[in-house]
Amino acid sequence: MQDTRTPVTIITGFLGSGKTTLINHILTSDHGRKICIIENEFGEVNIDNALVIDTIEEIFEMNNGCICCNIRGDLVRVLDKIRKRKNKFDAIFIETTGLADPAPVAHTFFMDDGMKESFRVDAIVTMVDCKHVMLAINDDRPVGCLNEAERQLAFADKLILNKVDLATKDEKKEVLACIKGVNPGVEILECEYAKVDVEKILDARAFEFGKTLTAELEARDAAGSGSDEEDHVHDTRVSSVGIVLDGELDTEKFQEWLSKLLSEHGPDIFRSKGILAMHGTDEKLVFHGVHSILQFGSSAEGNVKAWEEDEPRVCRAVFIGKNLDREALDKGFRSCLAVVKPRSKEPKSKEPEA
Ligand SMILES: Nc1nc2c(ncn2[C@@H]2O[C@H](COP(=O)(O)OP(=O)(O)OP(=O)(O)O)[C@@H](O)[C@H]2O)c(=O)[nH]1
Repeated sequence: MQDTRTPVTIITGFLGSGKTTLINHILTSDHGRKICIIENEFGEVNIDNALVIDTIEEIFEMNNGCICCNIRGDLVRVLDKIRKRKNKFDAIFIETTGLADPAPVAHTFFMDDGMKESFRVDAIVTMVDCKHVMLAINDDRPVGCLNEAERQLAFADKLILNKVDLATKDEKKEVLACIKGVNPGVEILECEYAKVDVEKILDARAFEFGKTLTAELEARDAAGSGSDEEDHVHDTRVSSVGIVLDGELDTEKFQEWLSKLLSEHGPDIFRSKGILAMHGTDEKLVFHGVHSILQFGSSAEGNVKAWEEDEPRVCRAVFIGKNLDREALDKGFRSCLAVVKPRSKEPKSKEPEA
């Protein structure tokens, strides 16, 4: 009998590993399938929705929390909507946050008969940042906290070793040895900018139920509870600071502040990103920081939609990391606002002297 269930691919990977880059690569590839994307972003301010390429495919955003913890209910509601649609999708991709544990996300699809009849987990695809992943793997966690990066490696049915352009030979060797240790035998696709053969990811039929089930049951036993929130514990030192500022930034001041910030605090600021209005240009500026590596893009290069003519200029940025100093980040970002001189007013005509 033909399998009519919709295949679901869970895209996981630590902060900044290249998940959105992969989604954009898939959306712009010539695969002939009708794809739906479910986006879940970690951060007080949402940036990714603007960075996913605008195509006819449908995008559902889930931004009220982390998909592996407190918003699994939201995921079920989105899936329910999708299930009841007349126009079916050929494939669903879920982009989890960089701090998500993929196992509970996969298990959402085995919760009830309706789910099981409508969807089939096709694969957990893990993006790996070849340059930075070992920082996350080796990060000292308080006892009992998840090492998300390690779980993302362990549950991968397919693993995309991305950013090989940034890593040295030794760094790559260390990452490969680590992968071999936590997930021996997993298929590894090596690439830059997520440029993999999309056919190797679509309809891969690679999901292994047993691998994630055992891990989740172990986590539940350890937590001594059946509730979703208490199944696993994230490191509470890791948080996000979102900043939204009306107005435009001074390019020089901003670049100087951000470079200094990331060179001094790069180890603790895992990820930073933003979409900004810069004084003196009508283009939007996009910045991406992964630890201390910074990349810029702009609406002129098609990274994001340009400002509409009457759109108010707003700068949005998010910083994700360990022990973040909210006040200092806010003050520093604010100090980059461009000082716009008020237009000189027409001199008032003097009253004629009597
Ligand atoms: N040098 C280099 N940069 C890359 C590569 N792949 C992605 N990037 C850049 O890395 C940054 C982060 O990429 P994203 O695709 O946004 O990463 P992400 O995993 O979606 O990030 P989060 O959702 O914040 O966890 C962007 O500036 C990308 O252009 C690569 O292979 N090499």
